[in-house]
Amino acid sequence: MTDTRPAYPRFSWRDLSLTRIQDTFDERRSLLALLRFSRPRTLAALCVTVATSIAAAPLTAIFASHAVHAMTAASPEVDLLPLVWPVAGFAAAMLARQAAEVLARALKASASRRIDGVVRSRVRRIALRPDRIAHLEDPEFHDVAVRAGDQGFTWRVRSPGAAAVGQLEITARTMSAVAMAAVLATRFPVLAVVLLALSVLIRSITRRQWMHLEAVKDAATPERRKVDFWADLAAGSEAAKEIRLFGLAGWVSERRLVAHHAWEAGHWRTRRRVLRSQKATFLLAALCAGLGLLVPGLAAWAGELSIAELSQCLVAVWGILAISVMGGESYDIDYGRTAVTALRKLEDLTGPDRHAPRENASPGGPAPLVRFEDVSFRYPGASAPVLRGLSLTIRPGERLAIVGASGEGKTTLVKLLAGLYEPTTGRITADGTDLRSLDTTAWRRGMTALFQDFVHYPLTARDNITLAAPEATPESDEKLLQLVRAGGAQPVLDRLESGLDTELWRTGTDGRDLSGGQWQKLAAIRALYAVEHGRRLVVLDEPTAHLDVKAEARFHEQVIGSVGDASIVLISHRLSTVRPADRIVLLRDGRITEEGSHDDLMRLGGEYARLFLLQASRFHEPTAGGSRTADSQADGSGADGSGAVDIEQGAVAREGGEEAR
Ligand SMILES: Nc1ncnc2c1ncn2[C@@H]1O[C@H](COP(=O)(O)OP(=O)(O)OP(=O)(O)O)[C@@H](O)[C@H]1O
Repeated sequence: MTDTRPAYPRFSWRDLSLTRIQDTFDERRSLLALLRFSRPRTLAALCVTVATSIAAAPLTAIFASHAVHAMTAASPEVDLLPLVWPVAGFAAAMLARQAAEVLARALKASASRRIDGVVRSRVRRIALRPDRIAHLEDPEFHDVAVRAGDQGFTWRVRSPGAAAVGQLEITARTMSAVAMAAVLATRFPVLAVVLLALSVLIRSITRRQWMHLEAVKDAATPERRKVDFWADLAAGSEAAKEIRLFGLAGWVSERRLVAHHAWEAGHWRTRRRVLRSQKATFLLAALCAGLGLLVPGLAAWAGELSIAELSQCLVAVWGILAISVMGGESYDIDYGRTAVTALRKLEDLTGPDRHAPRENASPGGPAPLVRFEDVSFRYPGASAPVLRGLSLTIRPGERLAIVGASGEGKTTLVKLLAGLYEPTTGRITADGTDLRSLDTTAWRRGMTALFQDFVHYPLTARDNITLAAPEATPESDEKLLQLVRAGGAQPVLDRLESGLDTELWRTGTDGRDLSGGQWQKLAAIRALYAVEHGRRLVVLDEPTAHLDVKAEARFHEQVIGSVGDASIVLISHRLSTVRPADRIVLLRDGRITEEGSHDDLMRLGGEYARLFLLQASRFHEPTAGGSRTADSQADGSGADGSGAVDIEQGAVAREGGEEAR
């Protein structure tokens, strides 16, 4: 296995090249630019506090010198008044510095939170921006999105906001070190330059070493996503039932721990290596401190420097050396730098906004004539195509059913129809126009879909219905209830204390949840509501999977019968659901292999008929004289009278039968 961890940093003269310095400078500038997202008042106050602490640093040194001078000159007999102003000045400078730092802490926290909010909403906007959804299935997109918008995963919050204020802090510290160097330079110019240069060097080496550790962590972002996955699974409600039922609690915790160890494995090795290589910087720091004490000390010893001047020099030395100490802000900066780069990369990955001029598919018009013309489709990164040269027509107002075994590509076909992906080759047209050149928003306004995994929104029953047509003006309760009755969902509403206004949110204060079948009935009303508001192409993907036998039997009359002249694309494994369709198509090996009405296909005696009869045979009751079909086998009804037979069972039975042959 190749090691993908970043190499340990070594000194290279290229690091001192003008281009490298310029790049670093640009990065830092872009971090400071993030400060514009904070509130103007906060930013102004932050600038004042920063300026105060920069100015207070050299003033402390100067007043210290004057105070010492006044103290050494003063005696009980002489006037003590000259002592007052330098001591007061020193105290004021110290106080101003302390106050500025305390105030800055609160302002930085506020600015940082605000910047993070802006960055995170930008990440969300970028994720939602593309018309298609392929980017959301790209692991690189997820890693980059985590880096761009997430909070740091450590003992302190590390985020773009923290980086921006960290950069401000380090800029202020550098300026105050330069100011201190200017004070020292009045007596020891060479020492001032040497100390400043060495302090910056120490900081830079230490920073590189620790930042390497951050780079190692960053390279392990995919491992970190695994940790998050297991942690969410353990704490979330989605898998709660299965975890308890299968007794997986310990196993899930263990998986999380294993993932955590895998994520952290490289960190500890790197951390030890960094600590070992700190010896050189420690020696360099000791050399700086020695020089800073010795040079002015020896000058004072030789009588070239008064005690007052010595104290000024020592305070200045202390101020310069402070820049060599690496604080948490360096981590913040590095993390934020990565976040800013990631944000730019996100923009590149998702591409520009699609504002291309398109022809309009107006909502509310007649149902379109849709054609799949020799369409092939392969998911990004997948080795084999799902659809291979599929041709299919969806006629206006038609009830078209698509059947096929699991994984044959039925849902994929619908995703292409909704423009969530583009065909790899071939094209899909609506009334003769390629979907690619239609305005995606307008096209989607003309259709609605009830997906297999439709979302249970934590909203009221009313909102769960009406969000299918967000542009519509709110309907009166009476009209909504009419739809509910027409779609057969009245019994669902009857059980809700506040009817349409009941919050369907298990974890909400007064909320409650619905069963799978109840949700499905409500979602069917959502589809009817969309039709009421101009959608003329309705996709129903396994709409009866959770319904009881009676509800399933009524589905056609109640839901499909209520959509008027809209076209319906119905996908189901349950042949009783698809049987009344105008046309049934069988999807196999990426193309349509059979099509016709149920009767046509039964007469054809092909794959559909074979599947159908094999499925129906599972509902025979063995009798003394052979087997008895619960309902007529030829008309394909199931044992329960609903005809609820499952194409998957048929497929399994067929495979079993073929093997036996
Ligand atoms: N986002 C995706 N990325 C890669 N492959 C995918 C993705 N979604 C589906 N597939 C693959 O595409 C194939 C077709 O999936 P699809 O969901 O369209 O099948 P289906 O016929 O609707 O199946 P089912 O009847 O089980 O719902 C499957 O092999 C599946 O693994």
